[in-house]
Amino acid sequence: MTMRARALAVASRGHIVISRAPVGSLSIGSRIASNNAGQRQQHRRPSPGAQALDPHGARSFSVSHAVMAAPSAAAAAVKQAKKILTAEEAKEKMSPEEKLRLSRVRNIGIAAHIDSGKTTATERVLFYTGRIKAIHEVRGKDSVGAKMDSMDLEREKGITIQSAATFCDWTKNEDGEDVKYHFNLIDTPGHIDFTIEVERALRVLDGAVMILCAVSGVQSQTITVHRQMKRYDVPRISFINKMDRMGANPWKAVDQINSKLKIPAAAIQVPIGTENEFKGVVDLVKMEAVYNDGPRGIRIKTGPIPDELKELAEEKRQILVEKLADVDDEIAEIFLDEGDPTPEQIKAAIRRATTALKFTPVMMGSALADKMIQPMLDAVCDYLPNPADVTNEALDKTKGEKPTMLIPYNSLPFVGLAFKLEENPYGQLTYIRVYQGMLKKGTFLYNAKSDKRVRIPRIVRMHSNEMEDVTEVGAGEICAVFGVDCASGDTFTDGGLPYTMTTMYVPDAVMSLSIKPSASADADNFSKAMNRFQREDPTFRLHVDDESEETIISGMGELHLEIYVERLRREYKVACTTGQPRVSYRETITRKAEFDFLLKRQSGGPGDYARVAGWIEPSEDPDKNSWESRVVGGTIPDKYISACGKGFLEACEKGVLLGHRVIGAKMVITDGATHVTDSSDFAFNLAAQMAFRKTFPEAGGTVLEPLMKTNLVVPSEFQGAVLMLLTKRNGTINDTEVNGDDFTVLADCSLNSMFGFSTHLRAATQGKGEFSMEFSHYSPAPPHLQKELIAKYEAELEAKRTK
Ligand SMILES: Nc1nc2c(ncn2[C@@H]2O[C@H](COP(=O)(O)OP(=O)(O)OP(=O)(O)O)[C@@H](O)[C@H]2O)c(=O)[nH]1
Repeated sequence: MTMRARALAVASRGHIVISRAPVGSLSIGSRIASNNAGQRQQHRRPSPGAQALDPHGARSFSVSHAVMAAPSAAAAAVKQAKKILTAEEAKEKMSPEEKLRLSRVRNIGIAAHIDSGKTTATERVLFYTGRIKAIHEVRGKDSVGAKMDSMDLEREKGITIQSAATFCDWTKNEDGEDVKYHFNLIDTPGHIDFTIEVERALRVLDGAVMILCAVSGVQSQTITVHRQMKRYDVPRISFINKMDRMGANPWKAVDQINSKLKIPAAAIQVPIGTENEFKGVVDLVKMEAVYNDGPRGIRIKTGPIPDELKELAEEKRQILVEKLADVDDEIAEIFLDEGDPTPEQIKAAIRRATTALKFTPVMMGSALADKMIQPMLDAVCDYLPNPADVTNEALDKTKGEKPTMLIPYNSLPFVGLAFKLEENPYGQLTYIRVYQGMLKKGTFLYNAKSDKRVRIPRIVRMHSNEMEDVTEVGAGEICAVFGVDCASGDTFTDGGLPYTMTTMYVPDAVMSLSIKPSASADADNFSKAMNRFQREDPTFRLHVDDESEETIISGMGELHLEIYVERLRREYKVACTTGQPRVSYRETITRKAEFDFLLKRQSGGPGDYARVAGWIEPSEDPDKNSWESRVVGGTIPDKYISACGKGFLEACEKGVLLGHRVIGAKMVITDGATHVTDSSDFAFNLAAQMAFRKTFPEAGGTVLEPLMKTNLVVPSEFQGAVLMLLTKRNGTINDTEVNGDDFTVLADCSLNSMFGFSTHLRAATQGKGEFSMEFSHYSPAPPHLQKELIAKYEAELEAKRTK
């Protein structure tokens, strides 16, 4: 469609022009509320001290509803009677100071593919905002390491393992005036093994900077963080880093954001030179050249657009405006009138479209060469939402978990989410995002999950591994507290609100390892460490195998588990003996099989008697197990039916073939029988377990193995070698690409075939190849592997029996 046709199409939606007038008076936040919530038009928030709101009392924020669906008189009366405030009214009640405070706060994260330069960019942010006095590089020659990589392990390995929070103030010039913004910033790891860190950061942040490499463009982890940003509705600006690198091509990256991530994106800058000639950018909003000047590029200098770039800048500005017209009605109308939007209109449209998750503006620079970080900070202020712009909801426990809007208003009752736990020398540190109300030192809060009241003895603002004590923190901010016993994901309220917040998505573990302290004297420290790691990291799991009695840890990959073993050694002085890393297989059934099972045991006293009949079959959701009762005539009394279901689910925890978890199975119970004295919950639970285990082979029991989305980047000359490596591992190659001197392959490989891959890749590419893996899905393991695994498992069981 041509631009004009598109503009006409927008105009033909007719009433938009009419509807915008009244909506113009709404804050961007209200618009976002409507956009974010999609069809959830009834946003409500609790009035101070009051419980939940009447559904009829809330005002709709959707653009068309603001005009057409004025609240009925009856609804207005209900609202009056209950003194209910709508979200908008609550915002109206905010004092001008509070509104101003929030408009100057940005809670942002930096997320990207591994090694894109997140930590390097954050280091510049801290330097330019005056938080640190000198810049230290990741893996730099001075051996100091970047501020945000504060763990020794991070500095040694040059990777980020834990997300690190900091805060800083950025002073921005607005119409000749200096305006100070407060940033709460989280630098997240890029490696997929630490993905939970990205997940929990995005859960609580209002906006993000997505960094891309100018040479590699959109990479596998960029796609992962994109999915995560979508999951939590996080608006983003994009920053193409490494413009100084050979083969840098920002236009390809912009195209890939559009085509691979499917978010409308356009550059808002044009580079002045590339690779080692990269000097600065042309700002397409203001149409001026921007350069860094002074030591470490500390100053920003503007000037006229170089002659040779004038045409390109015009062309790219046109593309920017066209993209905006596709997602923003105001710019579309200007097009309809064949007008040229002003810089202010473009800027406002970028903000509207970005915060409404319809667009991402793309900037470019080089963190390592100290170029164009300051314009990125200005863009954070200009285009990313402040806490009042974002819709956050809690679930009202007294109303069937009905979503209830939270407002970052200091005088509302407190609601906050503990999103991350961390142990440090002073005790357990809990990171909290304050969604509503104020957090004050010495006050009591209520943990909505454990139902416990806790005192807040100490509040700090974190600056990587350093902290600053504060006495209170306002709504919409992020801070950390000491001395609070809770788990990651717990909701805190002031006790008056029956709210809980949804927690984050926790991916399944794909790899496990048996582990034990080498010296038995270390057992105490070992279990202390294990408790802590589990509390801090929901993707790190531990269980004791009841047959082998081994402690098994499981997690997101080899590196994830390796890091914990290393942390045990360094932080707890516990050396450990570990087994071979093992794949977390799954077991499933592939067809329906019937059962009629009688448990009848007599051992002196009262016996066990239970008969269960029915069938097992693959469940609708291949990741979940379910059960159903179709028992008629009370052949199994109600009180024993749930024991059957429980028994089935317990049996699924340990499959028949390998002892791994069963997924995708369903049990339907149709009939049974009881005995007057010998039937019990226990007997029916056991009977269902035994029936399932007995029927499993007949139902086509199969071993599933994790398939991993594997991304390899190697210098082009190793293309052949790397393809051979993948073929040997039966990898399915999905895509290949040449980016400058780099060759990229995307393949599906079974996790089992990838053990030791990094060593082989290193050898095949003279250490120049990189790869990352991410769990994709479970798929049936090849028959020979299934046979081998089952034989091994049976031999282990046999050995145990004869021991
Ligand atoms: N040429 C060039 N190299 C850069 C630039 N920014 C970062 N690097 C280098 O890229 C490597 C990775 O940088 P980091 O800042 O650790 O990247 P990261 O995204 O934080 O890494 P993870 O957190 O481990 O995913 C380091 O060697 C940096 O020096 C840049 O603008 N240009």
